[in-house]
Amino acid sequence: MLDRIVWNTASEAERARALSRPSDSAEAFETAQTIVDEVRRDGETAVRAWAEKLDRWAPASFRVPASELEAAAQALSEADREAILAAADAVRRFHAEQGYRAYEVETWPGGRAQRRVTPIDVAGLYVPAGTAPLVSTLIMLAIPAQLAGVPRIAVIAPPRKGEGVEPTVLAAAALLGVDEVYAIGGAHGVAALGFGVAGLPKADRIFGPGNAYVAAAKAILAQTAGGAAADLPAGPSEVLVIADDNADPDFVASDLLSQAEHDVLAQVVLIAFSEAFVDRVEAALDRQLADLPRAGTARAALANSRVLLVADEQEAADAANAYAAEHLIIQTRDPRALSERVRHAGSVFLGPWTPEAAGDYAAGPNHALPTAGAARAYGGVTVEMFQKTTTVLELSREAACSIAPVVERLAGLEGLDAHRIAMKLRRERAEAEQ
Ligand SMILES: NC(=O)c1ccc[n+]([C@@H]2O[C@H](COP(=O)([O-])OP(=O)(O)OC[C@H]3O[C@@H](n4cnc5c(N)ncnc54)[C@H](O)[C@@H]3O)[C@@H](O)[C@H]2O)c1
Ligand SMILES: N[C@H](CO)Cc1c[nH]c[nH+]1
Ligand SMILES: [Zn+2]
Repeated sequence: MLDRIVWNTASEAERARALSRPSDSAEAFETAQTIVDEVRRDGETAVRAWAEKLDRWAPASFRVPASELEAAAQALSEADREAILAAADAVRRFHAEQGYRAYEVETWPGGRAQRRVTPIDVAGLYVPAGTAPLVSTLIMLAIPAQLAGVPRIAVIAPPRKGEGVEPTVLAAAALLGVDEVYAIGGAHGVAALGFGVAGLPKADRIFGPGNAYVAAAKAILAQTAGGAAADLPAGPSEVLVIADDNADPDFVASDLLSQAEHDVLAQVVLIAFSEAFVDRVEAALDRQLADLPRAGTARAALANSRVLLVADEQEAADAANAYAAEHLIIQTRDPRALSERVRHAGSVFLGPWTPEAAGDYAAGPNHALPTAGAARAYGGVTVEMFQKTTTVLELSREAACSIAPVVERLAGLEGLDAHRIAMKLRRERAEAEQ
C-alpha cells in the first residue's frame, strides 16, 4: 500500500523524491497569486466574485452578527462546552510561559539600552473549515493572541457551502471572548484580511493554517507591498512516525490515519526497521480504514505517502532531520533519547501513550505548525509572534563621551562622515560644558 524505500541503498534522487511533499505543486500557488492580485486590484468586487465561485456565498456582510455568536454558544451542549474550556485551559497554561521579556542593560556607563515589548494592533486568525471545522485551531490562535494583549482579534473562517460558518466555531469564539468573526475563507478571505477590504479590518499579521491555497495566499501577501505579514508556512498536515519492531502496529496505523484524514494533500511517512513490521502496520491500516468515515480522503493521502526502511536509529534520525516534519511521533525503545538527535520537527510526541491527536486538541502546545520542510527554519505559533520588540536608547552626557571614540572610529572606517560628525558634535559640546 505504501511505497517502501530502503534508505541506505536509495540514490540521491530516490531520497529527494521520498522527502518531497504532494502540496509542493505549483497549481495552488498560481491560483492563490491570481486571487491575491485580483483582490488587490479590484477590492470587494473580486472578494465577492471568489466567495461566490468557490463557496457559493454572497452575504450582505461577511461579519457574523453578535446575535449569531451568542445563539451558537447557547446551543452548545454542556459536554462540548466543557471540552472546549478544558482544552483552552491547557493551551493557556502552556502558552502563559511564553512572551518576549522586556529588559534594560547599561551597555556604557550612563547609557540606558532597553527592549520594550508591545502587541501588534490587529491579529487576523484563520480557522480552517473547508473539510472539517477546526474549532481547536481557533483555541490555538486566540489564546496566544489574548496572552500577548492584542487589542483587536479578527477571525475568518470559510462558510459551509452556501451557508454560514459552522456553529461550533462560532460557539468557541463566543466562549473564548472573541467577538469579531467573518464568514469568509480561502485565499480570497486571506487577501481581504491582508489588505483590509470587503468590510474586514486590515490585519497586521495573519495567523493560522489552511489548505495549499490558503498557505500560498499568506506567503504571497507577506511579500506584497501593503499586504499583511504572515506567521509561518502552515499548509496540509503531515506526520512522520518512527516505530521499531516492538511498537504497536494499531497505534502506529491510527497515528498515520489521524493526519491522512485531514486532506488529500496531507502526507504521512513511516520510518521503520523491518519489512515485517511494515506488513503489520499495513494490515492495521486496512482494518481501520474499513470503519473510517473519511476513508476516501485518507486513502488519497496515503497514496502520497511512504515508508522509509532504515538500518538503525542514527539513520532514522538523519532521515527525520532531512524530512523536517510538522509532527514527529517516536515509538521506539527509548524515544526521548532518539528525539534528542532530531533537530528539525515542529512538534514531537514520545512513546506509545502520546498520540499526536492529544496535541491537536488539548495537550497545551500549539498545533499550528510548520509544514513542507519549513520546520528547518520555523517553530509553531507562539505568544511572541503576536508581539514585537522596540529598542529604546538614552545616553547621558557622560555616556555620549565614553561611546564617542568608538563610534567616530567605526564611522570613519565605513567612510560615513555625517555619522561621525553627529557623534563628534555631541562629544565636543559635552567636553566644553564639563
Ligand atoms: N499545518 C498546520 O498547523 C495545520 C493545522 C490544522 C490544519 N491544517 C491543514 O489545514 C487544511 C484545511 O484545509 P481545508 O480545505 O479543510 O480548509 P481551508 O479553510 O483551509 O480551505 C477551504 C477553502 O479553500 C478554498 N478552496 C477550496 N478549493 C479550492 C480551489 N480548488 N481553488 C481555490 N480555492 C479553493 C475555498 O474557499 C474553501 O472554503 C488541511 O490541509 C489541514 O491538513 C494544517
Ligand atoms: N493536525 C492538525 C495540524 O496539522 C491540527 C488539527 C486540528 N484538528 C485536528 N487536527
Ligand atoms: Zn490533526
